[in-house]
Amino acid sequence: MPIITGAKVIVTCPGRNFVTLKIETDEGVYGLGDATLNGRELSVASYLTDHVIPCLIGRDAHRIEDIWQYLYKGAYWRRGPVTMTAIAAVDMALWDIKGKVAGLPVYQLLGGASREGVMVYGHANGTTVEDTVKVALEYQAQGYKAIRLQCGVPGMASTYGVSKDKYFYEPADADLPTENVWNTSKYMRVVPELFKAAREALGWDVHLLHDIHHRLTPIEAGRLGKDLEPYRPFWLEDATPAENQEAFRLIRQHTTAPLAVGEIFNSIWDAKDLIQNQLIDYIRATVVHAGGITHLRRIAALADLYQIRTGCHGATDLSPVCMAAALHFDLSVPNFGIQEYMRHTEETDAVFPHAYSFADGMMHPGDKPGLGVDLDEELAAKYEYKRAFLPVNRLEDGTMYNW
Ligand SMILES: O=C(O)[C@@H](O)[C@@H](O)[C@H](O)[C@H](O)CO
Ligand SMILES: [Mg+2]
Repeated sequence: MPIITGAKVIVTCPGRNFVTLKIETDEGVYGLGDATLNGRELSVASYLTDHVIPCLIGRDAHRIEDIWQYLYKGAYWRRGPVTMTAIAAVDMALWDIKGKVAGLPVYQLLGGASREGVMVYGHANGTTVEDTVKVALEYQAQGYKAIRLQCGVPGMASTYGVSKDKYFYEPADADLPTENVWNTSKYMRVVPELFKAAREALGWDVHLLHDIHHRLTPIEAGRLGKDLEPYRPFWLEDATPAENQEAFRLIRQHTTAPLAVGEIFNSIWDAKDLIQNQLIDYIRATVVHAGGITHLRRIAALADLYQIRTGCHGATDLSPVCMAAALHFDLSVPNFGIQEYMRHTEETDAVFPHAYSFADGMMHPGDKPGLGVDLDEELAAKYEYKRAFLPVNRLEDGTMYNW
């Protein structure tokens, strides 16, 4: 059995910050885990270095479940994004080691492939409806079967999800938080126009998604859902903040538009009531922020009882290590829905060489043993950490609002 002999945290910034845990064993096999928490990266780096790694040395790397329980119950201060991201990184690295020792890709250890490939969605965004539809047509031409639509709001200087350079949307854009301004009624007027124009241009054989990004009240979300029903959205994401899981019942009472939530969830407890009351259709929790592959399988198993499918978060601030782990999970999980795929930059891909691939709207993790992703430490060392914050959001009268 491979004994953990050491572990280290590698922080690198090839255009944006990534935190990676590398666990080494006495058999010379090592594993990688993504530990990136956008805008709070160093808190997870410290949690791992100062509070987790000392407890790992000398343990049997094959004991993934026992180590998971040790780090979860042993923390005493359970749950939360920092703790669960740190646990996720350890979990991913241990699955990577187990696969490498077994000579199998991780999805084979999770029960094997349940499908030929993983359907992904890309991000089409633009300042106007026309710009956004034009980019969506480019994604359709590249073979994407699912496309997320985000456009600017007339009269608003900026809004979530619309980037200057179209393809590489990076929200952590400044040394201190950028201040965005928001107007719900202007937003609620433009989104139905966007979906109408997109359906006219792209037709009905492509899934169209939208991320509300926590900005509506439940009744506003119900109204927007109703307005979009004629255009058959694949899902409306983060319709309203989900601390109050019950709030989604109000949305459900007004619209059949499918609901997705959970990219900021970090444990099954964040989603339990949403799932058991069938208040959502897709759970967006990710490998890197929800306790790793081990815990995400538990969330997916509960969701499966209620015909809720997975729709894992996959933005550029989740590293290629997380992407690789997510694809192994996606290929195997029975109630798979869709996987978000925001391409990383070439700089990032060079630091994290990987076996996963994209073709015709689908992805596959590859068949290399373990997760099939590596980290070029020499290259990573060239990219110093650079503090970057996510934006904040205010209403036009200055009231702090959800971002
Ligand atoms: O659905 C999404 O991809 C977004 O919600 C993300 O871009 C999110 O804003 C970032 O991951 C936050 O770091
Ligand atoms: Mg989102």
